Amino acid sequence: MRIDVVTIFPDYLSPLDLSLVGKARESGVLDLRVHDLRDWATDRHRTVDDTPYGGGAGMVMKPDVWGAALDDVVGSGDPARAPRLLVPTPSGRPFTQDLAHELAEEPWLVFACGRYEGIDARLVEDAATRMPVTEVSLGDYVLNGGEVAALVVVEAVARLLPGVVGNPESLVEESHGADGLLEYPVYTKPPTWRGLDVPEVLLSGHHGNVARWRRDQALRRTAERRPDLVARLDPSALDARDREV
Ligand SMILES: O=C(OCc1ccccc1)c1cn[nH]c1
Repeated sequence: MRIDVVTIFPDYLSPLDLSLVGKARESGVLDLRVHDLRDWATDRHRTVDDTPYGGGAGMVMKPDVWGAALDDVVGSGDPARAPRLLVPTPSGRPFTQDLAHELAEEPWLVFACGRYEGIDARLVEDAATRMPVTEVSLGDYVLNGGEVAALVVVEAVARLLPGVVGNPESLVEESHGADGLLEYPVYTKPPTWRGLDVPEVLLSGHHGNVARWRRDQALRRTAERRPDLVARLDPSALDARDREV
């Protein structure tokens, strides 16, 4: 997979040189390129923003600078080879594990990281004539720019790529995994720590009981912390025992 990120703060993306994503880049599984939007600014001050039409506080990012940058990054415009453009914004489509899996299937992603009050709306309108565009929201809060959101999406997607995570098994039993439940609590040595014991069942070696305990914990946690997820559970996925939890 190729990923391009266009931003006025390229250094914000340097954490992607580390760890799993860093290894994926070395191994060639991930081809990540970061571009400084100011390289496409035309004036001496390398201006990328201007005052908003209609008034209001803050500044808006210029469509012409962004357009020139995306034209260069995306290139010819052959629809068969067009990337999916991702624009992090509070007003976007909620980013979920399902969307992460959807994006992990794409051969090429391009992130447009907005700052200030955002990017002139015509950039997305124009780009959508040549490539699929998804405005994506990480949640109902406001960041100063899209870079941190891009880091989150890149990490969530890269870890799903074959060969990135050592043990693909570890991708299955996680929160918001296939069963739509939150993850159960995990423990490791020592068996007692500061007077706190690991639940007996986990030391029993009885795999059936362990699996049952874990499912009960996941159900209980989900009911306590995320009633919204319980509402969306597929009833047929719950057995009679589950309903007692
Ligand atoms: O703040 C965010 O993106 C940066 C951004 C982009 C455009 C205008 C303001 C801020 C964000 C919040 N949830 N998901 C994304």
